[in-house]
Amino acid sequence: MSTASQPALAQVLLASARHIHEVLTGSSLTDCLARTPSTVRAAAQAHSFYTLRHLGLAQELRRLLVPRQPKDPIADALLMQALLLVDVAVRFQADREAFIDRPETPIYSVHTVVDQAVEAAQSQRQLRPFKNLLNAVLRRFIRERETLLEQALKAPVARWNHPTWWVQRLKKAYPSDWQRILETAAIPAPLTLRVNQRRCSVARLLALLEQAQISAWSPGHETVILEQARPVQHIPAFDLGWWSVQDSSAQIAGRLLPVTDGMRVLDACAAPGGKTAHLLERADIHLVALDVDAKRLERVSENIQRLGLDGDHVHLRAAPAQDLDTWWDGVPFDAILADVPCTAAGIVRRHPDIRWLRRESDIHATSALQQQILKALWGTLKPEGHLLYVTCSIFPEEGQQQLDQFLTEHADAVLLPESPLQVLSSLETRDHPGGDGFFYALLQKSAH
Ligand SMILES: C[S@@+](CC[C@H](N)C(=O)[O-])C[C@H]1O[C@@H](n2cnc3c(N)ncnc32)[C@H](O)[C@@H]1O
Repeated sequence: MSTASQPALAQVLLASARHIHEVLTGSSLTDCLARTPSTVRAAAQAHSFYTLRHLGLAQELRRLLVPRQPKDPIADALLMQALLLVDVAVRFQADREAFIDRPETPIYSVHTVVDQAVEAAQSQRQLRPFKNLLNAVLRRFIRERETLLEQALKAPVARWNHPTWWVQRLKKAYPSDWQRILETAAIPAPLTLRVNQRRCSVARLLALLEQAQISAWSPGHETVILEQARPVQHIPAFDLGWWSVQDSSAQIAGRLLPVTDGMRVLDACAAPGGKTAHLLERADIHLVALDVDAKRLERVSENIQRLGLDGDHVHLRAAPAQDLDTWWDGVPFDAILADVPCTAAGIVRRHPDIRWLRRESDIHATSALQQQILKALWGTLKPEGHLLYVTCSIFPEEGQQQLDQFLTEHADAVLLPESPLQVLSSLETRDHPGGDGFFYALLQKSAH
């Protein structure tokens, strides 16, 4: 039964099945959610996150149970999602305590899942022909669950819930860490904030959160981590610009690039402006914020306005960073942040759709673009100036290999020892911020 605030599970299953189908055909989950009616959006998001984190297992189970994939892709996605929910329901019955710290897991009774999945199929004309199949397959899964799981988990895609090519690449790049990396990817990331030090302090924000009965802690710097994620509008002082949402590893950028008052700084791939704002919070700089995507650049403008960081000292430009003729006035920069486009393989905890959206060939395409951007930007940097090269990837082609090639080709580039280089995604504890996977190289141009 649905209420004004709680839609019926059948509707949620349908909305989420559409998301899964759309992600598998190339749409980002963020875009799918923007098209989802607000009445089901939050619940469907939770289901889609869970399903995408376990999609490899769902695909393999469906393949074992129904070797001929259902012709309708929404029916297929509905079935895969229901298989995962039945599995959760059975595990929950057996061991409730195992789910105490897993508020993100959608838990229903087995009966409810089967009933509502069938109801979802019944509610749509094109899905009705699959109603009986859905019912029969789910019931067979309940009967043979253990054997089917054992069989399915032999496939790497099901065991690790990433495409097989992805698993193989990580094995090769990180022979002793690849399992931990993939295990971390399965655990939802917390909501992490960066305090806007121009408006607030960490202590003040923590006190405000405590008053609002929101559990949070700071692992240091300007970082505050919430025990439980929640919509930003439900966290105090968002409109006052006291804080921004930003992963702890992403917060390294604003601290690492040396910027001081009066410097001329370029943020070459700025949108939506998380790191732009951090730089502006740290010093009174003259900043050019560039991004190829004019629409995304509007988000930079909104963000810096909310944080009270806008003004004549910030210039937004929509242009491709590598085409200097289209945007550069010839005046060199003291510091450059090059947070270049990448596969985003390091942020799969926050964006479980990324692993299913990427193709192996994307690594080659993005690394070629990164190289072009980096080379072009180097020419706009003053002697003795700093350039911070950043990607949110863990594929070496976008990080260490890119850096090695750049250093080979640029005798005037020096890698500074404070560069963290490859940061792997890690879990947060009270004294460790954890965070996403990033690559950071801080370069300085020699004086002559
Ligand atoms: C990793 S995101 C940047 C995130 C941003 N620095 C932040 O912290 O919020 C990469 C950005 O590069 C932009 N981009 C892609 N190709 C570009 C190009 N050739 N020149 C400039 N920007 C580009 C994308 O539109 C995207 O906004």
